[in-house]
Amino acid sequence: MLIVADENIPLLEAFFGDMGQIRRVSGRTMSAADVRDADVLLVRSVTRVDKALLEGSRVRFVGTATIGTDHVDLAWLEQNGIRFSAAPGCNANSVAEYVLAVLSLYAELQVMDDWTQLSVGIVGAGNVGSELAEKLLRLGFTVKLCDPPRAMQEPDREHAFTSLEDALTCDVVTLHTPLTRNTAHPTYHMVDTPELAGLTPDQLLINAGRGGVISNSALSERLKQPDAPLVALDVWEQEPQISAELLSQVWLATPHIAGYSFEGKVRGTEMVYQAVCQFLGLPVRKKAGQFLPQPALSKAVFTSAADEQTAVWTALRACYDPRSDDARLRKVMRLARSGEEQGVAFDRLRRDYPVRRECSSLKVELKGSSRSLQDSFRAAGFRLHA
Ligand SMILES: NC(=O)C1=CN([C@@H]2O[C@H](COP(=O)(O)OP(=O)(O)OC[C@H]3O[C@@H](n4cnc5c(N)ncnc54)[C@H](O)[C@@H]3O)[C@@H](O)[C@H]2O)C=CC1
Ligand SMILES: O=C(O)C(=O)[C@H](O)COP(=O)(O)O
Repeated sequence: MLIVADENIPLLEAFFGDMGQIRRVSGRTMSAADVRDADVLLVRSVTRVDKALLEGSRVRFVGTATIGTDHVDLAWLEQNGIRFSAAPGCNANSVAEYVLAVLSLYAELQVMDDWTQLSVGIVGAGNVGSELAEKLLRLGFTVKLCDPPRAMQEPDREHAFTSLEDALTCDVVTLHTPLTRNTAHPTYHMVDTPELAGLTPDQLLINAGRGGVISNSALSERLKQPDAPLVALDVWEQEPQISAELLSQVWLATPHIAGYSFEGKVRGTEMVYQAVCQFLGLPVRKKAGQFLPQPALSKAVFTSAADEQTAVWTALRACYDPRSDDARLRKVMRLARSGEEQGVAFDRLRRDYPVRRECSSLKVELKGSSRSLQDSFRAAGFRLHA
């Protein structure tokens, strides 16, 4: 059996090495010639999987080690009897941790004594949005959820959801929807000139869903105005060739890595492995946990002198500080000499991404601390030392 796989899928050999031959190719440039003789195709989000790639090939199973599926022509696969599997929720916690870290930086910038005074509008309350909402509510934030498809599917919980218009009035608005065009509630350019016009300089807009959910040209125009909101973008239109102008305008810029915790990536591979096992009728013998290395930082100790908010922020940023990704992205974009080079640099940052561990990898010891501090650490996802 031949498995053709994106070379950026971690632990390919460990999970799939005993199933057949593995051919690793660049996901961005994968071509019909690369996959023609494959039985199984494993991709990430940068490969367009459609008729042009697969027609005439031997591929019978396609797996994507990602949450998003907008790069896959699901209808064409179904029409052609090709089994498909994604990895729903695999890196949801990673994205939620990215947002928490961004919130901590934003609250620090605003010189807030209590970051939980921020209201947060979460647009898209699926795996990512729900994970984030749970953490924020446990921490004491005010949260509004906007998810019209869920509001329709769950009429008895309709009051649990708010409109986009209302979500856009929160101090922080964070987008976690898929990119869709032909649905009852399409998200393509869901945030466009009118939505951006209503935002104020006291608000933060985060996009960690897909670039096209915000019109990037409208955003760039809005950011030229003196009363513009602050913006944190992890996802961009036209990745990897993102707008250099927009990059220079946003407050925090990262190269689509919100979901790039090591745990999230390995869970993505594990979920696709499980789906391939089921497809081939093989037993599931391997688990992601087997392959997680020791974290570089395994324990943090806070004494009773620790201020609650500073302690949680310190631990959060010890696990992940988005400012490093922001600095790296701005540097490579500055050094590149053309749009093409910038695209290559954007992809290279993602390919060579450092190992980033989730908060659960850090054991926190709190000496003489209050119950409320313990609750905050647990809410953020840390393990507490007994
Ligand atoms: N930046 C990154 O690294 C990552 C980005 N993503 C993106 O985040 C998206 C969401 O991920 P999950 O929560 O796991 O997906 P999910 O499928 O569990 O949830 C998506 C939610 O969005 C809702 N939704 C759909 N249309 C909407 C609309 N017009 N307005 C408001 N809500 C709407 C759906 O009803 C659903 O509840 C993915 O599709 C992917 O594109 C996912 C992982 C990592
Ligand atoms: O899971 C998703 O959906 C994501 O957005 C991934 O984090 C994207 O990672 P790549 O597939 O582009 O490596």
